[in-house]
Amino acid sequence: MPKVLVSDSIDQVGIDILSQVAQVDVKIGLPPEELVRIIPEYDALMIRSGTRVTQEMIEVADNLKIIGRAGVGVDNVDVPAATRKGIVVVNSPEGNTIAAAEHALAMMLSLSRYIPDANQSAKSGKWDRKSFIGVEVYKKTLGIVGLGKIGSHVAAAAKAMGMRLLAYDPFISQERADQIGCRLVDLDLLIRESDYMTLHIPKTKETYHLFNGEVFAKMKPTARLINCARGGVIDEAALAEALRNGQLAGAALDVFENEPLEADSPLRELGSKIVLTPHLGASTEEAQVNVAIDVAEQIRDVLLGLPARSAVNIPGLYPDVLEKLKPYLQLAETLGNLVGQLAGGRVDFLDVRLQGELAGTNSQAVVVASLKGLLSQALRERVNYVNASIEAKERGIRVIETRDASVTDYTGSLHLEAKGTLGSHSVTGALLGDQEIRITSVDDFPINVPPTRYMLFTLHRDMPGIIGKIGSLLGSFNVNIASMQVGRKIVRGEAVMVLSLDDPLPEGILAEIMKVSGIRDAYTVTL
Ligand SMILES: NC(=O)C1=CN([C@@H]2O[C@H](COP(=O)(O)OP(=O)(O)OC[C@H]3O[C@@H](n4cnc5c(N)ncnc54)[C@H](O)[C@@H]3O)[C@@H](O)[C@H]2O)C=CC1
Ligand SMILES: O=C(O)C(=O)COP(=O)(O)O
Repeated sequence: MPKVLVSDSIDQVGIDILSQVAQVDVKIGLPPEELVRIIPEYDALMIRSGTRVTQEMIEVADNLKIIGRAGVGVDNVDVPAATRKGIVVVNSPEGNTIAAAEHALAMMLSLSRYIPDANQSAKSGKWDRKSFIGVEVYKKTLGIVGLGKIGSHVAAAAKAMGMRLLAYDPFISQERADQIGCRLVDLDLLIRESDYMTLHIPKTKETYHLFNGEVFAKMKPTARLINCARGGVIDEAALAEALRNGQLAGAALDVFENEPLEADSPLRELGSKIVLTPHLGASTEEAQVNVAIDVAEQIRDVLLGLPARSAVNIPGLYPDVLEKLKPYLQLAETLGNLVGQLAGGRVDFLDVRLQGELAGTNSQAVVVASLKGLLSQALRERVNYVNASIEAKERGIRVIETRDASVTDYTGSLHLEAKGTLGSHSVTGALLGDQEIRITSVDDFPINVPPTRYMLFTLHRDMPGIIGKIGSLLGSFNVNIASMQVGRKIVRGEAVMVLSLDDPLPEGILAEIMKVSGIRDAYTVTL
């Protein structure tokens, strides 16, 4: 039974789903070195923001197939390292959208009406109605940085409260911003004009310390900043300084560059100018159920050999696409494997030509499957849909995709040509009755054979007696021939012979085959 490690607090509903197919170990708060020590035992890892999945951990995670992030942000996972290792990383892109958006709105209102301080004062026995005169958000300008799922929901609610909306998001169209009712502006204008700014961007190289001392200096002294997205997007030391100097009026932060926030962080010393929560954006009962189900189901599916629906490191390969293309992907893998073995040596170039009805489908999936097949001899089970492209790139394999809808010999067919250090070879294949794979050409010689585990391909001169000689030679090595076919373009010209064998070819037989008069080349293939 596969083993799943759950290293952050996850709703029980997720554990129950995982337990249907795996042994689930819940171990929360493990130190990094302990995680590195135990991770090799596990097939899957389920986390939230509390676990850092480092390169060191991934490198030793030899059984790990999937990392499931029960939430949105995967900045605590070394995704490139996971991709190289062939580990699929999934998240729950929408499970906590509402929770995070509502938290940002709650922070905005808390900050405006001094709710946390007033609450503390009232609970301490005081009845102070003078110290907590707040401000209204009505008719104020809210600048939304990142108009994605959470930013859009914040926009809708803020609009209903009568706020004017500005948004900065270089990846969103004006049309989309219009639909939401936001004026799309550049960051500088947003910073200068907003009374409130709320951040809903991921932490990336581009967004690291996007809000820094220079930016705070441009803000209105009455401005208030809310961050329920990611720590690190704000330079915290510069923010503390700007709040002390009155460059802006207040800040409400749910997320921090280092979590837990350091006990001596200057952010803790800013009184009623700041509201702090310990990364609670996703902490609602509803969101925790949503993300637990969403991610546990994906882990279960991947452990059962099914595709994941929200993989962050298999771009473009959506489950419905994979499902529909499955027979073609099997064809692509088989042909990739075959052409890789015919080419031998190092392959530098692969031409993937999608023909007939295949020309109108998702070529990315077919290319990835072809590469997986091509690399399977070198990398064995280490290559999969997650890392095939990156492995090919790292090996310097140039890939070209072409489409030719006019080829109609079969409903859809795939032609692969590989060029490498030992020359160039091509294969074509198609599906018979939508499921059965047929190899329909080798090096442009027409054939029609199903792939089998052990095969022998020869390139020879089409002349009497040659087939018989190969047959007796194989017989003398006790190799049984299951089927044989010859493909030729002209009579007594060059030809290809394809033999399906019941047994693997013993060592040394290729050299004997090459000695047969008329044989130019011979290749053994194991599929
Ligand atoms: N505090 C919490 O507990 C939670 C925090 N989050 C965080 O909230 C953030 C947003 O989440 P979603 O809205 O679900 O993601 P999303 O992917 O739907 O939206 C992010 C938006 O940011 C935009 N963006 C990317 N780079 C940008 C840049 N350099 N400048 C401006 N905009 C940029 C993207 O175009 C996109 O529209 C994520 O960082 C996520 O990790 C999410 C859930 C809970
Ligand atoms: O989903 C996200 O990006 C979050 O930040 C939520 O984090 P959490 O799962 O509560 O540790």
